[in-house]
Amino acid sequence: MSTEAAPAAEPVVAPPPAGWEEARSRVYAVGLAAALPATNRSLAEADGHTLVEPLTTRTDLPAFPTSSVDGWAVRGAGPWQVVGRVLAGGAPPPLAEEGSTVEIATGAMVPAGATAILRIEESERTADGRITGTPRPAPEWRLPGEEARAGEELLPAGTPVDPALLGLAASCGHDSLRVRRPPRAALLVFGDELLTSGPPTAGRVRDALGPAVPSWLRRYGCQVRPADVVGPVADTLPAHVAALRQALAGADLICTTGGTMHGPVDHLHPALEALGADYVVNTVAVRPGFPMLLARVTSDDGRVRFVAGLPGNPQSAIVSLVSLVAPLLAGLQGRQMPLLPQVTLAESVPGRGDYTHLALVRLDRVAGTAYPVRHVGSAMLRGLARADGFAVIRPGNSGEPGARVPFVPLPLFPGERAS
Ligand SMILES: Nc1nc2c(c(=O)[nH]1)N[C@H]1C(S)=C(S)[C@@H](COP(=O)(O)OP(=O)(O)OC[C@H]3O[C@@H](n4cnc5c(N)ncnc54)[C@H](O)[C@@H]3O)O[C@H]1N2
Ligand code: MOO
Repeated sequence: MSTEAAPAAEPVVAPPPAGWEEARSRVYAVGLAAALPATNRSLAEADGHTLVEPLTTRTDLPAFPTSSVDGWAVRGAGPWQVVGRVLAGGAPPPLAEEGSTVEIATGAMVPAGATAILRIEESERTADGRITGTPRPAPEWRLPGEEARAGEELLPAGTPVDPALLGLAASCGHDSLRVRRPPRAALLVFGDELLTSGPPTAGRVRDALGPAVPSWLRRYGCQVRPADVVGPVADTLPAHVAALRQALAGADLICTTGGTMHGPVDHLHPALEALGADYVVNTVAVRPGFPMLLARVTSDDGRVRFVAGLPGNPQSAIVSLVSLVAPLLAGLQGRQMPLLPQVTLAESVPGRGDYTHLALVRLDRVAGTAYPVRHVGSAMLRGLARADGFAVIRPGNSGEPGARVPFVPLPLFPGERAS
């Protein structure tokens, strides 16, 4: 595509590229302004969604005085006369008499009037069947509201719904949550030179992005159905426009690969123009991945969808995902802008002049450092397959050993870089 000779191509006058951090903030803000609508989901369906309102507890937590041991709930001084038993789930009558006790199970409600709980293994029975022993000085039950007071805010709006949140929501009485759904994404792969099976041959390469990008998007929490992965789309403008129109019908975000430049068969920009799209970002001062773009398509009913143009060089496409698509998705879901942790460089990493350099690094989790990996050309994927993410070397800087620099993680599942 853009690598072919284009002697007759018109000179392209492009605005200066956005700075990398500026591009990220702009994309996030635009995504947040177009945040997906709120909906209700049962707890069973809410994993991976995002809270639209704070999670509050519907009762005190715990809701009642709760025994934390198996034993005897006693009143006053012993020995104690056994007057009953309370299991978890029961609502016991008060312990009315001094010197009385009920057998109590872990998790059972402590009867009113109880002054202590004696652990079963620290109790004995007298010959006449009463209970003796010395309760521990520290209380053996949990007080109502100890964890949270009814109505208290536990987590803010914008929190991703994960298994810990689901458990907490259930424990404080919720059956459903008000959430934003995960974004729906589609992928269009451009490039007549691409093969979809078998080894690359003279002049033709395997499509590496069709198999990879949907899974990266899923790791960012997107829904991507197999039918929404389309390509290679023919290298003609009508085919590009038709494929984009079709994808726009069902997706919140369409990622395209290739064709971001202005070569003879690069049709992305003219196709966006044909769709009436406007650019949020058009080129970013970052290496690799410079020609990345994000465009917005607003339909007649006011609905906004996005097209992320990922450059064809495979590593550049992934740089574009972590640079633009990740903040966009955070905004669309009403989440926080992804904060970048810092890493300490174990080895030097060159800068890229006026451009931000996103350098593939592997984390040494024992030493707590990051070191550059090999095979990191923008057309290569070998380095990426060993890396945890990218060290960010700011414009005008180089990364010296020992320097603390921002780190953009790849959205890997736990265990995916365990060895
Ligand atoms: N005259 C210039 N040419 C190029 C420039 C430039 O500044 N001036 N920049 C280069 C950079 S940087 C990049 S990145 C690429 C981006 O080009 P496109 O987005 O238009 O991508 P293509 O031309 O379609 O492809 C580039 C390269 O990547 C291969 N490719 C494409 N899709 C896939 C895929 N799905 N799987 C594997 N490989 C893919 C394609 O065969 C090309 O080799 O432009 C440079 N050119
Ligand atoms: O920026 Mo290109 O993305 O260097 O390969």
